[in-house]
Amino acid sequence: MAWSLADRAVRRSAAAARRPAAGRRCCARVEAVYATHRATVLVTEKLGDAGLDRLRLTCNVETAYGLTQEELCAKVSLVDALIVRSGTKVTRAVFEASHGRLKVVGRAGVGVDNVDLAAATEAGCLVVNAPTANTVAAAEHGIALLCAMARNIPQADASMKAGSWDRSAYVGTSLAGKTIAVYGFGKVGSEVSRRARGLGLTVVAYDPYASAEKAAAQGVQLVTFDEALQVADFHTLHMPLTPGTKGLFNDSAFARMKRGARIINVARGGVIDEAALLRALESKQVAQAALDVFLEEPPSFENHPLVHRPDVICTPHLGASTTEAQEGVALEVVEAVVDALAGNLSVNAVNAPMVPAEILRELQPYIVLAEGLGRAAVGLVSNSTSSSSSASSSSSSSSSSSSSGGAHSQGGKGGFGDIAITYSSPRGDDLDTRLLRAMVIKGVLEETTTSKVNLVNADLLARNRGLRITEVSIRAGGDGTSEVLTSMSVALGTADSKFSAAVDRTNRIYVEGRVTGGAPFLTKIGNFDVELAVQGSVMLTRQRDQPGIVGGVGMLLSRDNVNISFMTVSRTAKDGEAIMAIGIDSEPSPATLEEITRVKGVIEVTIFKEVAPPQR
Ligand SMILES: NC(=O)c1ccc[n+]([C@@H]2O[C@H](COP(=O)([O-])OP(=O)(O)OC[C@H]3O[C@@H](n4cnc5c(N)ncnc54)[C@H](O)[C@@H]3O)[C@@H](O)[C@H]2O)c1
Ligand SMILES: O=C(O)[C@H](O)COP(=O)(O)O
Repeated sequence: MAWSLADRAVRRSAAAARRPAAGRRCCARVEAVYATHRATVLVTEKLGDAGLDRLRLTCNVETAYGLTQEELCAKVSLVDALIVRSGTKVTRAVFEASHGRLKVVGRAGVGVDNVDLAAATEAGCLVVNAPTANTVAAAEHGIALLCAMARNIPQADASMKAGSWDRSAYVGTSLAGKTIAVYGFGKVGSEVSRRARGLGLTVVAYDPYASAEKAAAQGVQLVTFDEALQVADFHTLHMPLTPGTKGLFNDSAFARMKRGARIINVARGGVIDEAALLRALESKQVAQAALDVFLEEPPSFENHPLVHRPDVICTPHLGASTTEAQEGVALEVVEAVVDALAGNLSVNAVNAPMVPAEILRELQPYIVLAEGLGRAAVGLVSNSTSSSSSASSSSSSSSSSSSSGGAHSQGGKGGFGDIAITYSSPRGDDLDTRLLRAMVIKGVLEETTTSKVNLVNADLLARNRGLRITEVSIRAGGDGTSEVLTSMSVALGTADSKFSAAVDRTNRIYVEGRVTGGAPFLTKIGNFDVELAVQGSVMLTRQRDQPGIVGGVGMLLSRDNVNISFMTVSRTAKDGEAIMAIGIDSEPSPATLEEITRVKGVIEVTIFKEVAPPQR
């Protein structure tokens, strides 16, 4: 049965947390039964010795590097677990070829882009990773590239090896007294910032989802995307590759940088539009680039336009490649794999179900609602790639938000540090909120970070990001047994929103929802009542409550071939303001969005993408 192993792991770890000491001894006996079967683990990429030694204590270990897909598929039905780095593609074909024997895939590193998570889940295979042990190595590599690029070290070294002693060709640029912009103030970004300050650089960071307090504690100021582009001499990228960050560094971003800026990428290749970088280097708008990651890895060496340029220095995805980091990730992933093979859920489980299947069935709509509210709230945070526009003629805004004007929102400074969750339930204080809270955290974090949230690690991950979670349970009417929640709300403290109507009177991004007829709905955004199924993409407009707007907006969407699945309008008071929610099957073009802001009466518009979590 799908999920059998993972389900067992969740049940056991939840049970272990509740069990008194005597009970835990009983659990140890159960695990001993598991241990009588010595699992076989296939390691397909070089793993630190400490990890391999630890693995050999309890498992049969086979190492086989550089396997083709066919070779991997041939071996996988003979193993219980597989350990990989980013070089092994664990595709659906691999899971199918395992015929159900493969129980765990361990990724010795952060990114799981090379593992087909949906196929793993369908095959009942747990995926675990090692999210923390290579952070410092990646940060050090970023700093190494910064210094090497500024002082032309690789070029000078190559020239000496070719027999020349050319001192004038490699005059560098100083770091001290300059400004560096860190994009993505997460685990790696904050370590880079710490080190950059030590080098005498002023550090600013752009991260709409980071805690401003956490940044300030490190002497780093959070700024808008535009400010970061404009003030910095060096730009260093540390955000995950998401639909929101894909191609973020494009022609427009490079054009807004200081002439002669320098850029470093140790995050993921797709964050930079490589063709745009080439144009920026050719025009000398960007003086130099240092790249550890590429759109395609390995890149095609024959004709890759960036790799051969003297103003670009490259490393083959070496961010995590230090002896210490590899020992660290090896131990981190092996602990998680061994734990998973013993039936336990580790904090590093990537695709673990948040709850066992039978409980999931009962709570399904409520947990979809909780995750959906988290995703909705974070989806309303202003970021540089927000599809949102404000009408320049806008005069009446009831909100105090700092939503940016113009067709291309530049994003706010970000910096939310508080998540306030309110549950209205017939169970009042007796409502066990752990699962719902974890689902909200999942909704907030998984869209924007490399973190994979499970029931065991949710609170820890939130704490590590500097998020304060407050919960209030209000007793609502009902018999206290059947209905779990009457309604629930999530508020993000002090975040800038891309849609000013989403900000409530206390300056928080506010969303509220409830389950009706077994389906989760968003019922309030900011101070406006809405009725939105928690699924699909929605275009939101705020407008004056006057005739002609529905027709005008609908006509522009139809001209752009955007199919409308539903439309609702809600207003605060007659002749006041209203919010219109339009279900859309595809996204309108930026030009259409811009035109919509010019429809008489429209104040602002935004796209609210895929609120619903993917199907589990
Ligand atoms: N080159 C390597 O070998 C190597 C090693 C480790 C990590 N990485 C990569 O480095 C990146 C950072 O890893 P991490 O562990 O610090 O992740 P993290 O999740 O701890 O931090 C990512 C940060 O990016 C921020 N972010 C998300 N969307 C953003 C946006 N649109 N604009 C600005 N900031 C945004 C998030 O809020 C978060 O603070 C990831 O892409 C990861 O895959 C590469
Ligand atoms: O995702 C990661 O952890 C890094 O990109 C490192 O990948 P690697 O383990 O293949 O070096």
